[in-house]
Amino acid sequence: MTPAARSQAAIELLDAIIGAARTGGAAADTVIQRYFAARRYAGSKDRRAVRELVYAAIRSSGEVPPNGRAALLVLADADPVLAATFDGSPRGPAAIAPGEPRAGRGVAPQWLAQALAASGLDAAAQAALVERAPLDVRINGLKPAPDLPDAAPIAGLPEGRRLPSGTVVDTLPAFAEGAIEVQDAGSQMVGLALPVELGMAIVDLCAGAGGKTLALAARMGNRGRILACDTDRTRLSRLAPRAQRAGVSIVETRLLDPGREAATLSDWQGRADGVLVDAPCSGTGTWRRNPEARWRLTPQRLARLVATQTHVLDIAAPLVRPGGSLTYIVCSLLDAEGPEQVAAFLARHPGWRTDTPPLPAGSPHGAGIRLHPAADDTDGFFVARLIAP
Ligand SMILES: C[S@@+](CC[C@H](N)C(=O)[O-])C[C@H]1O[C@@H](n2cnc3c(N)ncnc32)[C@H](O)[C@@H]1O
Repeated sequence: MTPAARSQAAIELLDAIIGAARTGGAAADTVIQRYFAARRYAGSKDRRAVRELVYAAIRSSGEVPPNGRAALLVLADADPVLAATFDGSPRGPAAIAPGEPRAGRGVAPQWLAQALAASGLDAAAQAALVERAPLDVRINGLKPAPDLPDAAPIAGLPEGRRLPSGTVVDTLPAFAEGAIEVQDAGSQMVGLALPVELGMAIVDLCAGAGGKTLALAARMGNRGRILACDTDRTRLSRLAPRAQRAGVSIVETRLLDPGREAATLSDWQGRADGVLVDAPCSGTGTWRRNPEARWRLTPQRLARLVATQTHVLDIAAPLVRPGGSLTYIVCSLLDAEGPEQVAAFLARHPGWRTDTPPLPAGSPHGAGIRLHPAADDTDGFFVARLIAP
């Protein structure tokens, strides 16, 4: 592909990604994969270059851009080499006309930038939310130590390793052997807030495909019981094969029916030593990996997520045995989903208290701990540990 053709491809992709964000369609990564699956003539260098252009444009626009061309023009304004590719050639974008509209620069839509500021994140901390993310893996202590010569250690996380960006993890022998899992350092750290011992009975209420479930099982030395639940059949179905690859045999999965979760969990009432609620959230802490997610969030969607978090917390509480713990995690930095959610839980559940888990990073925030890219070089998370009366 010529440089001009790459720019045209980036514009087409940005148009598709903007459309998907407006209509709740596929994620940017999926849109890009599908685009190139239909254009086999594009080589790996072309794909990489176009992908980088697309993501740079997504990162630079806080509000949803009017169209892909307006988004790419923002980059072209700061890059004469890119601007020169708007050359009107047959496969390239039309020449730049005077006064053409540009997408707005910024970190997030205005309402969200205000909510993040009200949650204590200044401009620099907000800007770090859309920087490129590192590639972290967790070493699975249930398998022989893998050989990862290019990996760097991560402070405070003996099982964490940072790989060179661009490493294709699922082609590494260590991955096939189940010795590593891709997991952001922050995600590994907040999982440590749930106290576990060998032989405990744990419920992972929002287990998804089991990223944190597998880490818990490894910390438990694969001894005890973990009940991994979710309402999403597709996500939960990915857990069993992952557990098998990781050598984890203590996990039982249970699909929950939304609205009927408590009935399906009646056999676990008051019996869990620990419950993990890795709640569905707005994901403001993971924009480094999904920067177009900030174009999808609306105040209405945020309100629905907050209501779901409240609901899931109230399902979790009765599962915990007296003196047991409930660990609440969100990968969001909005106070409505973190400290305010925990304060409301404590008001609804007299006798419960919080304690502060010792984590290798993060700072106290409300009744919990917050990690974020600017301060901790991790994705953004809020975690709180609640103790049952
Ligand atoms: C942040 S994700 C979990 C990620 C997972 N723990 C991990 O580490 O990979 C939140 C999950 O909550 C699930 N969920 C949503 N509503 C739920 C409910 N009422 N009960 C249980 N899980 C629910 C979603 O399907 C989603 O998989």
